[in-house]
Amino acid sequence: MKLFEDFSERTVNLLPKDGIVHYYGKLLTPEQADFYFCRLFEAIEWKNDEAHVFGKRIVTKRKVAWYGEKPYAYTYSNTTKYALCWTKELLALKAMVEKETHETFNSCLLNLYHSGKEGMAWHSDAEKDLKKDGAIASLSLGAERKFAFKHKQTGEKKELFLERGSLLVMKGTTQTYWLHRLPASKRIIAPRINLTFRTIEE
Ligand SMILES: O=C(O)CCC(=O)C(=O)O
Ligand SMILES: [Fe+2]
Repeated sequence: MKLFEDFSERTVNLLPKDGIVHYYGKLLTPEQADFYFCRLFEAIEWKNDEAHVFGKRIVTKRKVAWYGEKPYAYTYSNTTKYALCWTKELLALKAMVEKETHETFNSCLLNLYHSGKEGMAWHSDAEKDLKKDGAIASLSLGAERKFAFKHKQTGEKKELFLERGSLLVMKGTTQTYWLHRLPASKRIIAPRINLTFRTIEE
C-alpha cells in the first residue's frame, strides 16, 4: 500500500472546521513564475475593478481580468463582467493546477496588485454564478503576500504567506463559513499577480 497517493493528500487542512483549505507550496519553479508573471502582465487585458456599493461607483487601483471557456457572466459587487477567451498561458497554467488538484475549472479571475499598498478586503467567493462549494484554486506570481481567513461566526483567524509560484485551494464549505482577505502591507514594493481558477455553473 502506498502511504500517500499523491502530493495533495500530504497537505493538511489549514482550517480547524467548516471548510477545507490546502496550501500546496510552490507549484512553479522561480523561472516559471517569473516567465508567467511577465507574460500575463503584458498579455492580459487588465482593467481597474469597479464596484457599486450603496449607490456609489468605486474604482480600485488593483486591476482585474476575467477569462473562461465561454463568455460567462460573473456578477459581484453589483458589477457584471463577461469572460474573455482563454489565452495560451492561462490554459497551460490551468492544466498544471488541474493536474495537481484533481479538480477541473472553467474560468479564472486575475488580480494585479501593483505593490503592497493594494490588497483585497474581507470577502467570500460565493456568488450565485459560481458552483456551490466548488473548489477555487489560487495561484500566486510575483511578490509574496500574507493571506488571512476569518470565521464568520467565531471571528477565529488563520494566516499564511502565499509564496511566489504557490498554489492554494479552498473547497467544501469554506466560502459559506469563512471570509478571506489579502491585507495591504506598505513595506512591499513589488507587484503581484494572483489567478483564481473557478467553476461557473452552466
Ligand atoms: O489575491 C489573492 O490572493 C486573493 C484574491 C481573491 O480572494 C479573489 O480574487 O477573490
Ligand atoms: Fe476571494
